[in-house]
Amino acid sequence: MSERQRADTTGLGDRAVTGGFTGQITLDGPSGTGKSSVARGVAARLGAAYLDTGAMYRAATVAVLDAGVGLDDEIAVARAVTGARIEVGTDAGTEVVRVDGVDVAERIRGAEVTRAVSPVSAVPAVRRHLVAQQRDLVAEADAVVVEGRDIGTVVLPDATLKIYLTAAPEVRAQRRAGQLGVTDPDKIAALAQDLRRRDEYDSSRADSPLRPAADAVVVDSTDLDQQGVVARIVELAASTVGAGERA
Ligand SMILES: Nc1ncnc2c1ncn2[C@@H]1O[C@H](COP(=O)(O)OP(=O)(O)O)[C@@H](O)[C@H]1O
Ligand SMILES: Nc1ccn([C@H]2C[C@H](O)[C@@H](COP(=O)(O)OP(=O)(O)O)O2)c(=O)n1
Repeated sequence: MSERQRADTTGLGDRAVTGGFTGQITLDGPSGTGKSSVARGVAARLGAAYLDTGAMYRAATVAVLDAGVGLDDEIAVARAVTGARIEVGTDAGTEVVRVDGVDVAERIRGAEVTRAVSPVSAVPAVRRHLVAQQRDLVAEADAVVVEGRDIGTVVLPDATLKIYLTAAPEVRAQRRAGQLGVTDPDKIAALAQDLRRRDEYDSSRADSPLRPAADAVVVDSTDLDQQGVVARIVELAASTVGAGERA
């Protein structure tokens, strides 16, 4: 079985599809800000497709780990990724992540992949390969929400609406701990350190570093709950409907 219904973490259930939006919404930001859960919630509300580009970099990392190549050997890393068949679904309610036909939806969230994903995603040839695939997937949808690190800056620079999601680092670590069921304060401190290390790596790499696009709306979710963030983005999306015709 390589498809599973996602747990409904959007808090919206089957609630209203707000029709009328067509176009692309990009959602970038550091780890633990709520990108995945918020992007799925927005996609559900708008009846839009959803693409988790982080899942693609994580699936690529599985291919690299299974090829047994060193993470510092950029050529071998790129060869492992371009030689693998990476499939990621675009339905907000169903999670599909496969490498060469094998379901890796659970494995990509594990510590081994999380540790290795930043160096793999810093390799330019890996990025070129996955960005081309992301653009092809997005081109199939009339309305789509795409989340990652470089979506508004590199992948879809002409997107209809760009959001950059932030939250205080300690809040992000608490959220990640809650998600993983971690309560031990030492383990929460280790998670916080892990987030910091990955943010630094992702923000300082030469190719497509994590940063807000010049025309992104910055949404700070530190004091907003998940439904509040979804509502804010749906409101912003609604304000774009018909804007093209009015301009
Ligand atoms: N605004 C929010 N307030 C509280 N918890 C949130 C909020 N947004 C997301 N979460 C929770 O935080 C955790 C991490 O969210 P996730 O969407 O995986 O973040 P990211 O994709 O940015 O790493 C999840 O358990 C999610 O339900
Ligand atoms: N568009 C993207 C998406 C993710 N990445 C990289 C950088 C991230 O540390 C990893 C994993 O991304 P993911 O969104 O799954 O990470 P979190 O859920 O926020 O922890 O992939 C990227 O370089 N570009």
